[in-house]
Amino acid sequence: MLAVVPPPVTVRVPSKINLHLSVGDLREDGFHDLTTVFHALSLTDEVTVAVAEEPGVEVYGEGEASVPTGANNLAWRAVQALAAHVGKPDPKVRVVLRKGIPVAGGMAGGSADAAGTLVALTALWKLDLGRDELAGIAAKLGSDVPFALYGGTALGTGRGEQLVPVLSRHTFHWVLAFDQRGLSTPRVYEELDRLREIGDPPRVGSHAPVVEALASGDPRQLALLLGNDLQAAAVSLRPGLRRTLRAGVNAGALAGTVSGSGPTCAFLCADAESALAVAAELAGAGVCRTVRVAHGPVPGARLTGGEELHRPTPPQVHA
Ligand SMILES: C[C@](O)(CO)[C@H](O)COP(=O)(O)OP(=O)(O)OC[C@H]1O[C@@H](n2ccc(N)nc2=O)[C@H](O)[C@@H]1O
Ligand SMILES: Nc1ncnc2c1ncn2[C@@H]1O[C@H](COP(=O)(O)OP(=O)(O)OP(=O)(O)O)[C@@H](O)[C@H]1O
Repeated sequence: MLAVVPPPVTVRVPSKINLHLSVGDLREDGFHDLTTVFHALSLTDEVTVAVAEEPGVEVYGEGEASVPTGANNLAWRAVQALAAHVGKPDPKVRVVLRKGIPVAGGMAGGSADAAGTLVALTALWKLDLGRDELAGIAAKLGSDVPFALYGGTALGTGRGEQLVPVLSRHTFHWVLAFDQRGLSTPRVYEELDRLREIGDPPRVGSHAPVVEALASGDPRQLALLLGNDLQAAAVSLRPGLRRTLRAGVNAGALAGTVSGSGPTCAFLCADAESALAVAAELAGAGVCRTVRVAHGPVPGARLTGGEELHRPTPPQVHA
């Protein structure tokens, strides 16, 4: 009898920015305790998984040359982790990544691919896995991976993997400035530790006002509250970011912040029209490699076809 080969499955998965990122002390396990407000943006990667005789990863699009295609690719690590979890040795799948998210840009591109792969394989293999189970596997792959599963806006604690949804009623409009080269996340955390040893880099306050601004939906209120403890470290390693941040505000953005560990800068704009105008002006300012507009919040990893049944159930929203 001929085996029926299931059709390929494609998942779209968002990038993230951190509206607020408070970094605590270095822990014994090498991670820092965080309190952060994650926000999923419409700048996405697409992940397609298919049964294949020759397993592996192919990468196309933004930054493709700097993404490993072997065992180090985070999407491939997700294949291995899910296969081990459900007892499928030697998984025969091919993963195709179409990248829109900048590589090593502080927007969790690799994490997005890992989350997208988990959701796509759950559908391809017709697995009956609950959200918590998938999020548990995601957390082992990286601190940002669970958020890419859920998307929306969420408060992250622990090393960023413990999530509670945050109410965000409105769509916010953003301009993103990609830098010439990426920054290594562990290197930026190390730089923050170094700066804290020799001085007192600025620390963001409580996240509570950010949560209130999100509920109000007023971008002007939110703009006053954007903050990232890693910004000083990213700027210390890449001083040109100061110019980029200034140029975005000069172009008419309400405020700008380094996204996560950088070097991508995210600029909050008053509305969609203003975002387009800011993007056009920033693109001409010669301070960055590429400019994109995006909006948020958007949902987490989801199937692009009709296979929604296998999507993990989002957690309850607490107002
Ligand atoms: C900067 C952020 O994007 C903000 O959301 C994340 O904290 C980074 O998350 P990520 O890229 O998924 O990071 P992981 O793959 O979990 O960890 C990579 C490295 O970053 C550092 N790291 C990461 C998360 C954290 N809470 N503390 C850390 O110090 C550690 O050196 C770790 O070895
Ligand atoms: N699928 C993938 N996509 C992009 N980079 C990957 C992938 N798999 C492994 N990598 C490696 O991981 C490094 C970090 O890539 P990534 O794009 O996830 O960084 P990032 O967006 O700054 O991460 P974060 O915001 O979560 O800290 C890259 O330099 C690349 O070598």
